[in-house]
Amino acid sequence: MQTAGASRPVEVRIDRKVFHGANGGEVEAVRGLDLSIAAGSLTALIGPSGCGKTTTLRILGGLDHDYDGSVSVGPETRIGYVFQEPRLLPWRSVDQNVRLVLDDPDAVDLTAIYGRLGISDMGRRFPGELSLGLARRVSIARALAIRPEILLLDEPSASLDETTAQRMRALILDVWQADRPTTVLVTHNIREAIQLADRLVLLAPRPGRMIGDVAIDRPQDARDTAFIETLREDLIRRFPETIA
Ligand SMILES: Nc1ncnc2c1ncn2[C@@H]1O[C@H](COP(=O)(O)OP(=O)(O)OP(=O)(O)O)[C@@H](O)[C@H]1O
Repeated sequence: MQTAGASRPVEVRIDRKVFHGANGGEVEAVRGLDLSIAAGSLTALIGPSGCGKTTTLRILGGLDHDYDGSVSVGPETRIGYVFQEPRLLPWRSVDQNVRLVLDDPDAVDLTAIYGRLGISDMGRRFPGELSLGLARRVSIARALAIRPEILLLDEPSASLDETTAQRMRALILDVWQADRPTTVLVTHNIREAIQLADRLVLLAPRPGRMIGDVAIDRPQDARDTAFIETLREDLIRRFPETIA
């Protein structure tokens, strides 16, 4: 069995990423981003809509090669990608959806992953029967099934009610602490980022660029509401253009 967790940092340099519109116009989605992401860390990319978070994540995950720059992730690296939309095949059961990504679908014991995500009794259900929160958990299980060295999460709590979002955050922390994949979380929720991440990378739009890089030393289980609010207010003061 391959071991989980990563041993090398991820180096990502995006000198420039441009999208070309149908009418010949250009959108400079990311400019001059240069990051070294420590192995086993949990980094949050934060910023307002359009600042290039998803674009950066897609480049990191090898889903977009059309940019100027480089990413140090080799083709053999196991990357788990959790898209904002769960992207489950509606005609396959939950268990079949998760196993679809495996080279040898029947050989892998997913009991622990299903248990950790609270979906142990969902295997025979179909995506149409699931709430968005449950479908997201299934999509996280699919990302974990390959025992990823790198885990990329795009807005995992978006469109969830606050109770479900909070449960999702606890699950993400649990999943990260279990195997320590190098994790990058995209969010525009600053409280979520402070609650979960050990590093905040702040982006601003037009063009998408990095304007702040903040380490959080305090362990996640010691981050109470007062700590989160104090740091949030400090960040709003320091980076008013990216945190509303
Ligand atoms: N396929 C595309 N074609 C044209 N422009 C695009 C495309 N994808 C993204 N863009 C543009 O690139 C910029 C960055 O988009 P991106 O989706 O990375 O931002 P984001 O920070 O993830 O935003 P959101 O929080 O709304 O998802 C935006 O101006 C967006 O409109």
